Amino acid sequence: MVKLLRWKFKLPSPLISFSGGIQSLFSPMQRNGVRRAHSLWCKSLTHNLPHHHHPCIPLTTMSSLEAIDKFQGRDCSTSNSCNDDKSSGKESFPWIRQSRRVSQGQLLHGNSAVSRTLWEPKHFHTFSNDKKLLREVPKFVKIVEVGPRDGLQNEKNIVPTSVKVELIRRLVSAGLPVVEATSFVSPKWVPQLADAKNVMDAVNTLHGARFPVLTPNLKGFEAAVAAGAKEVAIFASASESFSLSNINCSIQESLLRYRAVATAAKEHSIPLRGYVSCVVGCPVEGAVPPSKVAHVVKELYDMGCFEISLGDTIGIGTPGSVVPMLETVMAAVPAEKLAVHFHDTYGQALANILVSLQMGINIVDSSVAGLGGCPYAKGASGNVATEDVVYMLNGLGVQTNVDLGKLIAAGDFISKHLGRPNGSKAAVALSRRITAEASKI
Ligand SMILES: CC(C)(COP(=O)([O-])OP(=O)([O-])OC[C@H]1O[C@@H](n2cnc3c(N)ncnc32)[C@H](O)[C@@H]1OP(=O)([O-])[O-])[C@@H](O)C(=O)NCCC(=O)NCCSC(=O)C[C@@](C)(O)CC(=O)[O-]
Repeated sequence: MVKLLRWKFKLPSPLISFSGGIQSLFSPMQRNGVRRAHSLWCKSLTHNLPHHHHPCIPLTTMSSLEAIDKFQGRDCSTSNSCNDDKSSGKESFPWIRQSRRVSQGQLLHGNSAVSRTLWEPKHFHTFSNDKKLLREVPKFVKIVEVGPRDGLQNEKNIVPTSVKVELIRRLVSAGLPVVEATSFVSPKWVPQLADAKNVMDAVNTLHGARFPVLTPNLKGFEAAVAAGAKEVAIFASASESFSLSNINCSIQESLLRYRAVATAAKEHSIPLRGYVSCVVGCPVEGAVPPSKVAHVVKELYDMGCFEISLGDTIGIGTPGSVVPMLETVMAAVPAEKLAVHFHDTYGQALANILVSLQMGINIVDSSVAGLGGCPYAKGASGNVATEDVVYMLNGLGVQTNVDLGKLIAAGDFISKHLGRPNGSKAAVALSRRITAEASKI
């Protein structure tokens, strides 16, 4: 049954509408962002549907494309006829960033000053944060790089340990403060990460970043600690079906397991991160009600997770569904404890990140070169590319301390190894521009 669920897609169930009432719980700054984002959301829905008629859609007879259109609030008769300051003090434990030398040339293709000028924020027309529309965007965003774990767990071919370690080394040297290194999960379920211990042996010699690892149960936690992990993450789901297909147990059972991990983590003084997947949609159940997401997030928060990452596992969300989800979750857990984790299956990730930042989130998960996809969410594409996130944040004048040139080089390194083009649009465009500029010299 579980195996069947794992690969079988059903169609989305009703989109749950959320409105009003909780805005009084936000700070004035968040309130403005929430109000504006909420009214944008309402507008985007009412553009196609009466607001009171968020669809309770009978789905069983729809094609998946039609279902997605319904899910997004569009109504198409046929599937092909639509035209339609980071403040580290806020965390419950301190993490120390070592100062890093900004790279001096030799960033891409060994090119020098020409290339360097192209991606530095000062060379773009940047919005300043005093512009009304972008007032709520934070001054600093912490990027959590998940490429070596979320990115590589779904690769067809096993990536050699040495390549994984070199990727992690490059990501650290690009200035990423957190690089999720691997998972201590069953190698029968995720053979791509069976070398977790060896990865950690090498990673433990690197400095300048934190290297959390995923642990699905006490067995994984113990193995992670024995391998020298200094931070772990647990991963629950807001969707019952996805929980079953991903970790082979119900949400409730998973919370029991995670309570045991949380207790052990506390005993070892190991910081515990939490994930909730399927925060807007599930590959099996369709739309996931924000209240279910908020419930699981609150459970993880109460267990002692210092940060909880909200995963749009199949990348189906738009600002129209992300905003009401965030409103509900932020009524249960403070915004500064939340991270967003968007897959880019429908090209919505940057829009979703922007609206999340405007609502007070300042932690973003992403994956170099847009690597990734969950083995138990068939069809889900990679995470939003870290290069694209950094490019957008540079354009917004938001600080990340990430060197985009070195990051692109890291993305090119792993893409070359995997034998496919870099999945980041910014990386591809900047590399082209650099080549063109260089050829004029
Ligand atoms: C959770 C389990 C372990 C349950 O797996 P299970 O088969 O139900 O576990 P079990 O307790 O019945 O044990 C079965 C076998 O697994 C072993 N085992 C048991 N635990 C471990 C462990 N920690 N490490 C290594 N081995 C383990 C255990 O010892 C036993 O070995 P056997 O006796 O058959 O030789 C399994 O389902 C599993 O490993 N799942 C991993 C799923 C996974 O990694 N999915 C991808 C994560 S991505 C995600 O969740 C989304 C996220 C976070 O990225 C956010 C987003 O994108 O939205």
